[in-house]
Amino acid sequence: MGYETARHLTSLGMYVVIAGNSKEEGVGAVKKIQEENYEGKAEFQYVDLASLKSIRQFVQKFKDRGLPLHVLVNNAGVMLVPERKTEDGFELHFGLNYLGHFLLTNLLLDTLKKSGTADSCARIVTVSSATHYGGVITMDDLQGRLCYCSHGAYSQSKLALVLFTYCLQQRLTSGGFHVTANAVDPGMVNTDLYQNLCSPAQLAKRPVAWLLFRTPAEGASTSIYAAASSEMEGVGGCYLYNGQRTQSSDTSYNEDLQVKLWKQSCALVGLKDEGLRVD
Ligand SMILES: NC(=O)c1ccc[n+]([C@@H]2O[C@H](COP(=O)([O-])OP(=O)(O)OC[C@H]3O[C@@H](n4cnc5c(N)ncnc54)[C@H](O)[C@@H]3O)[C@@H](O)[C@H]2O)c1
Repeated sequence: MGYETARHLTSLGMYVVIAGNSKEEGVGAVKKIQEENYEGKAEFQYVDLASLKSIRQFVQKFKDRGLPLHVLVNNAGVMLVPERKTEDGFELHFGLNYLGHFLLTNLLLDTLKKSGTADSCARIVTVSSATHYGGVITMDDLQGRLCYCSHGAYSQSKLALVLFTYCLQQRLTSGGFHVTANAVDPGMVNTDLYQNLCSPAQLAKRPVAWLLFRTPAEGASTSIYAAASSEMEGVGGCYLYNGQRTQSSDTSYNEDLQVKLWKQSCALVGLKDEGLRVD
């Protein structure tokens, strides 16, 4: 879906930085996009979202170029990975899917704030999932140390992204910044995300996916809508599914939990909670 999102945004004339941890895939994606001769351009930059150091290096390199940033799409993700840790010692789903994007977004916020205007807000689009409806945030065991289950870890990371999006929008609004934050649910999409299903489930999935799952281009359409449509100008704090504002889980609206998770996330990634200073 990341490729389809980048391709579409380039076709709309944007300059797209594809950031990922596979140079081969990233450079291949850029090559395919350039062959289309779109109005916009694409380039690849390395970032490993499972490494706080790599995220900081990526952001520093980006900022050194003095480029504006009008759209940030938090799309990367892994699913159903057997228990594993990031290099910083976080459970992989929580560390990569959630904390990686939490840090990336916070480090890029000042650039987004400078790039948005009253007529054209900068936009943060975060890819969540319907699995967030079953997600549980266990504040005193965010890393699943007491009881690890890959389904639970994935759905927790996707719920955390929705809580983060709402908290972020609330802060952006109260600070008067021209930046919006929305979460999107792409539906069931036939992608490599399912590579960690066990073999019988892989076999069962194939015909079902072929018949019922969306294509990556269809799946990317809600991210693209949030990132570029005129209807979404100035609109934030939404959970979008099928291109429409949809109710997310009851837990995701718990403001007390949003704030607790935000503070705990700052502590885990080594950020002072000052990302939204008015300066
Ligand atoms: N496929 C679905 O049915 C579905 C449903 C709901 C939500 N999603 C979400 O959509 C998003 C895109 O997933 P997809 O379905 O296209 O799967 P995918 O496996 O094709 O894409 C995942 C992307 O994440 C990148 N990535 C993985 N680890 C990374 C790391 N350490 N650093 C940087 N990048 C990394 C990969 O390079 C890849 O481009 C994910 O956030 C996923 O959770 C997918």
